[in-house]
Amino acid sequence: MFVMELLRRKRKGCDSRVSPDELDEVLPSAEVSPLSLSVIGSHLSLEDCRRRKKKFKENVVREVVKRCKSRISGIVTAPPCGSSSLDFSGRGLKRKIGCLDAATRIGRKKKIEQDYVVGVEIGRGKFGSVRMCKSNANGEDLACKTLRKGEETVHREVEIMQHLSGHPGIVTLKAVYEDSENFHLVMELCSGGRLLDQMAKERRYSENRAANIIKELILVIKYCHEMGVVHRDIKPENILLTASGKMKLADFGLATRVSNGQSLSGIAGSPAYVAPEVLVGKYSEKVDIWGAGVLLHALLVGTLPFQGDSLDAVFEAIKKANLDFQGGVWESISAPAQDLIKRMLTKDVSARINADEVLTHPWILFYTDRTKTVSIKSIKSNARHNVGLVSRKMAIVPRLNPQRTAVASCSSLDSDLTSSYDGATGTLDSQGDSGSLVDILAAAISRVGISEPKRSRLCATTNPIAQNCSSNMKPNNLCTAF
Ligand SMILES: Nc1ncnc2c1ncn2[C@@H]1O[C@H](COP(=O)(O)OP(=O)(O)OP(=O)(O)O)[C@@H](O)[C@H]1O
Repeated sequence: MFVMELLRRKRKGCDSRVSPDELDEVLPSAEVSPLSLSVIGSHLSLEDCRRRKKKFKENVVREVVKRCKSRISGIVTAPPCGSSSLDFSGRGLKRKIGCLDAATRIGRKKKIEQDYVVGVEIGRGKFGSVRMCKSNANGEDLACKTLRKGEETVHREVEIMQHLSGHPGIVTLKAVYEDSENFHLVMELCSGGRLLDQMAKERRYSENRAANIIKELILVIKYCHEMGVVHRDIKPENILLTASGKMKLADFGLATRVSNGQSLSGIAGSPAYVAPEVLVGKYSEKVDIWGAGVLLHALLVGTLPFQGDSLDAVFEAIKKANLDFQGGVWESISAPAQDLIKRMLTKDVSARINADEVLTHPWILFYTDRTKTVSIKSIKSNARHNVGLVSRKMAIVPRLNPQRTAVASCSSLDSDLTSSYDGATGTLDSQGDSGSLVDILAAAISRVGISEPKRSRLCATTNPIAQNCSSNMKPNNLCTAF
């Protein structure tokens, strides 16, 4: 089978090289452009042409290194979070890749041991280990990820981490050292462990906490996408926590660059979290939204949405993407939360919600942005609520409304939300079935008032997430990246 065959192949990068064309973008003002080279080429022998092209490339590389050396005094990092000058074509990344050698050269001059005391191992991955380390300069505790050189993915991980580091939701890269065999990435220490381990303890999260986690994660994913990077391995194993509980996205070992509108190919991800289009072989940055959707399901339900007795069975379940929100645990999960899961785990990629739409989804706004209001226009009469024809602004206040609790019925809300939610303005417009719209808000409000112990009693998880992996399939390999 195609997928299985690909899975057997060694994890291999295929797109981290800087092509002459990319170099052209790095230095558009270089003395001789490739265009002029090709024009000249028509009057020259092939050998002459090859020689000139080679010389041109050498000049370009020399120039890039020279410019970078003069520009940077330390590790190159991404522009500050929220920078409006993000380059969607991925050119920013190419520029930084051009600077990579100069940045690592700073580390190359010294050995890591001269600047840090490297201590005990705190984690291990496919390509190396992560150890505690302490700065000689200021005593700061940090983590050092050592990656064996050789695999292209390793070089790409270093490049991408340098490119993205600086965002508060991404593990900060402090320095890069290099010896003949390894890269040593000195990173901020996330001593709070992995989100996965917290999930194993907590079993199920309240909607409030889940919404806040998903919002944080989506903000980071959005930033990665704007920086021209797709993570491709979103899962709780790769979300680390600081001592103060702040979330940090880690492990860019499977991440790849993407330019606007470019489609990706190559099987990459972790089985339980992989999007259906990855299995077909052509995909985009929306795979990260799918992964976050699987995580949202796991947070609220305590189990993974797509399961099976074998990898093939899991993949079949993913390809079908059937979600059954009936009965059991779903009775304690609000309709807006179900709606968001459904939208994030939509098989049709063009219909799948994007990062901005997740961030403005009413469920996310309700739990994470209490200053926001939802505009409800022209709500028609609803017999149960006796709402009548009204036009008003309804503040989202996370406080229990006893009257609404009694009537919180949200069985048929999903389709109504589709037609009435205006992602652009962040308003809910009830031109369709307005009774259901009231139910949406009522249901959302009523959930907030139910205390956690009560909810747990109502819907105890039958299949808790395993301690070491977010998989609950017998051979515990659903979360191993491929
Ligand atoms: N900055 C950090 N602070 C604390 N612990 C870390 C840090 N980075 C990684 N770790 C620990 O090391 C483990 C392995 O690191 P990482 O996730 O980067 O590699 P990996 O995913 O196992 O590698 P790969 O997927 O490439 O095989 C993590 O699960 C985590 O427990």
